[in-house]
Amino acid sequence: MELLKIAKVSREFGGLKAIDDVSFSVKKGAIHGVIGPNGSGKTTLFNVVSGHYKPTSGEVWFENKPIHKLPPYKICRAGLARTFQNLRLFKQMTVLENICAVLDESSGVRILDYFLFLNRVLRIEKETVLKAEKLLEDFNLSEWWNVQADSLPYGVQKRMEIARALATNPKLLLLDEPAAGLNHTETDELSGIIKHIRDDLGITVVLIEHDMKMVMSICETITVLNEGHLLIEGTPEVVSNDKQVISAYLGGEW
Ligand SMILES: Nc1ncnc2c1ncn2[C@@H]1O[C@H](COP(=O)(O)OP(=O)(O)OP(=O)(O)O)[C@@H](O)[C@H]1O
Repeated sequence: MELLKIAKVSREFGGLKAIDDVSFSVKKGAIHGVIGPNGSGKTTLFNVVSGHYKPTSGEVWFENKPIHKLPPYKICRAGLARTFQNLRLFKQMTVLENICAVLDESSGVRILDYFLFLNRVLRIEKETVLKAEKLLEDFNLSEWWNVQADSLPYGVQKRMEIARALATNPKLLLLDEPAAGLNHTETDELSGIIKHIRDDLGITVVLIEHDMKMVMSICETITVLNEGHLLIEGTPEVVSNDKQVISAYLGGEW
């Protein structure tokens, strides 16, 4: 089943077509890669899907509903979460506070509820702490729970950003270059985390990544962008043997 559909999407900045008439779908339950040279439009595409940019033309559908006119918070509520190329954490908050802030936001509890529905609020707060503890455990963050985000090692910050995105309870997770800046061991660990998110939590994953070894090993389908256009889409085997992809992007690097 198709979870996300990108239909003839273009996005221009002034005269520059950052993405040009791109169409593809992401199947429910997939780990789907998006690759391409620098400046090929990958992050712009994510920004359009998550509502941070409106498409100049074209449509984005999520669970058979159009989302391209919705603001980011509504798209997030619909079940689509993302991480950013440059980490966006609540730097002065601890790991637990970062996670709880998002859980609180998605719980729907408002100040007035404390006066009107205290028992319900207390139950939700208890559930929030349990959910946060589970996320910390799942993402190997328990030992860091009380450490301020900007004091964490970089690899742990990246893990926390993913855990925080999952706190919104998404059906689809967009990861923008999750392996950037990680060493080999951390990248292997990240591959395991992404598989866990899909296999055990049932969340579909789309990732932009330059680490070809990782992309080729965990994605079932890969979409290749070049200069804003969709160059080819297929299995890792098809993509890695495609002459156009090799000359536009892969070269002899892997
Ligand atoms: N807000 C913006 N204003 C103007 N131009 C932009 C904006 N965002 C992206 N672009 C341009 O759109 C093109 C595609 O950029 P984008 O960041 O989407 O590429 P990318 O494939 O994600 O690159 P990278 O792999 O380096 O992250 C680039 O030429 C970029 O300069």
